[in-house]
Amino acid sequence: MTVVAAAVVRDRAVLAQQRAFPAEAAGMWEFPGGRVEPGESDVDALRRECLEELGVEVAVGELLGSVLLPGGRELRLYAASAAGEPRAVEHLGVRWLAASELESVPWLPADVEFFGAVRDLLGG
Ligand SMILES: Nc1nc2c([nH]c(=O)n2[C@H]2C[C@H](O)[C@@H](COP(=O)(O)OP(=O)(O)OP(=O)(O)O)O2)c(=O)[nH]1
Repeated sequence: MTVVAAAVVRDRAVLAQQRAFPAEAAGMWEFPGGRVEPGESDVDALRRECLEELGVEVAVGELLGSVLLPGGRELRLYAASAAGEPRAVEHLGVRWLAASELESVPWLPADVEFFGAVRDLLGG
């Protein structure tokens, strides 16, 4: 099973969202995204999840990397851009983080593996 996530970039900052649930992940930050449903492409799944979570359409770009999650699921991160102003629909909040601010919030542990690729995407 695959989980896809989007590094939504604007003005040299990436969008992070703060989880509301489950309890063990509440308050932690992540990239928008979720499970790829049967019959969906990664891009379809990301567009659906971003619309549900952020209320905006996204354009999905290159694959930035992938990591294995506990339990054997693969998490794939794609570059993306948003067509409007993202808002927290089902999360506690959203923030735009510059490269130097990435480590200022507590991320889901697997996401830290992507920091190098995200810094490159943000230009430092
Ligand atoms: N969306 C998202 N999930 C992540 C990230 N990092 C990370 O470890 N995960 C994990 C947390 C979850 O175990 C899984 C996907 O969770 P999710 O809650 O977004 O997925 P979902 O809504 O489609 O499905 P569900 O598993 O909650 O029913 O991937 C990330 O940056 N974004």
